[in-house]
Amino acid sequence: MAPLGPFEPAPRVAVAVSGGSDSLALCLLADRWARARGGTVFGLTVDHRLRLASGAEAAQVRRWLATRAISHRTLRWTGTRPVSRIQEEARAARLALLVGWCRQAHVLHLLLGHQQEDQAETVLQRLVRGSGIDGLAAMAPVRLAIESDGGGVRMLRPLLPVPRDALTATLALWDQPWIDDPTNRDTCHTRPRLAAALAQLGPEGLSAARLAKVAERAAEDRAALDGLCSDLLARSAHPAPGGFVTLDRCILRHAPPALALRALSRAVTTAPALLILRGWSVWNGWRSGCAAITSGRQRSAAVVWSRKGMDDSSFAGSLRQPRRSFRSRRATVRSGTADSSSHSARPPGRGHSSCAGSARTV
Ligand SMILES: Nc1ncnc2c1ncn2[C@@H]1O[C@H](COP(=O)(O)OP(=O)(O)OP(=O)(O)O)[C@@H](O)[C@H]1O
Repeated sequence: MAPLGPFEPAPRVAVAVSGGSDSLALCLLADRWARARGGTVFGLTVDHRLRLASGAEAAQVRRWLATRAISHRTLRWTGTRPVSRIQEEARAARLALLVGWCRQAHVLHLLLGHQQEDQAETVLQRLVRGSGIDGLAAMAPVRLAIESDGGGVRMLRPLLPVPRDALTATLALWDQPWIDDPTNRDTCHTRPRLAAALAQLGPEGLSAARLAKVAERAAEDRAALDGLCSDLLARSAHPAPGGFVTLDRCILRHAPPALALRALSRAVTTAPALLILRGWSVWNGWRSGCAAITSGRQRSAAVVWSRKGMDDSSFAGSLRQPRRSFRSRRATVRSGTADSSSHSARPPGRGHSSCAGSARTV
C-alpha cells in the first residue's frame, strides 16, 4: 500500500470512531502510534440521530476512550432526516461534520476504519456496475478532502489491507469490547448481501484478500494511465486567444481511445463550462476554444471550452457562445456519427452542472 504520510513531527490525527470493531481498533492503534511520536489522537463519533441508540453509543465510545486517556468529541447531525437514500445522505453528512471538525481544530489527518472486507465489498459493488479500472481501484488509502475555501484534510484508510479478524483479535487482546451494529448484517442493505455473495464464492477461491489485491493493482494501473493522460494533455493543449485552451485534435486522435477519452474527461472536469455529445469523431477549432472527442464504443464524448485554462478547477465560469454556432457545429458532429445525444440539444452555458455529472462517466 502507498505510504500514508507525511505527518508532522508530533502528529495530531483524528479517528472517526463509530464504536464498531474496526474503527475502535484503529483508534487504539493510532493512539499508540501517535503517543510514541509525541502526538495526539482525537476520537470523533457522529451521532446521526437516525437510530434511538445512537446517542447512547456515542456516550459509550466516549467512556471507553476516556479510560485510555484518548480525547473524544461527539458531533451531532442536526439536518432534517432524509426521506430517501438515507445511508448515502448520512455518509455525506458524516464526512462533512468530520472534515469540518478537523478544519476547525487544525487537524490535518482524518483516519477512517475501512478494512479489507470493506474494500472487497466495494470492488464487488463496482464489478456489478461494470466499472473499469477507475471503479475497481475502489477506496483510496489516501484522499484529500478539499473544501470550497481551498483548505483541506487528508483522509487516510490505514486498515485497507487488514482483515477484520485481525482487528477483533487485537481488541480481544486489549480486553476492549465494541458495539455490534446489527444493520451490518441486515440483508436489506447491499453490503451485507455482497458479503454473503463473497462468502459463497469462497470455495471457488475468491476471498476478500484477493479482491483487495484487485483494487490495489487497479489503482496502480490507474496511476500509470493518469501519468500518460497528463503527458497527452500537456502535448495537446495550446493557449488560444480570449483565454481559451484548444486541444489539438490530431494529437488526441492518434492516442489510444481510452487514453484520449481519459484526457478529455480530465479536461471536462477541470474546465469551467462543458457540453456532452455522442458519436465518434475528434474535432476542434470552433472559435479557437472548442475541442471534442467522442467515442462510438463508449457512447460518450465531451466538448470543452475553457476561459481560464486547463488547470482551472472551478465550474463557475459562464459561457457566452452564440447558439447559432453551436447548432451548426452540432450538425457537423451528427453528420459524421451514428448517434447523437439529447445532451447535445442543450445550448452552451446552460445547465452545465448536469453535464458535469455526465462528464465524470466519460
Ligand atoms: N457514526 C460514525 N461516527 C464516526 N465515524 C463513523 C461513523 N460511522 C462510520 N464511521 C467511519 O466510517 C468507517 C466506515 O463506516 P462503516 O459504516 O463501514 O463502519 P461500521 O461498520 O459502522 O463501523 P466499523 O468500521 O468501526 O466496524 C468506520 O470505520 C468509521 O471510521
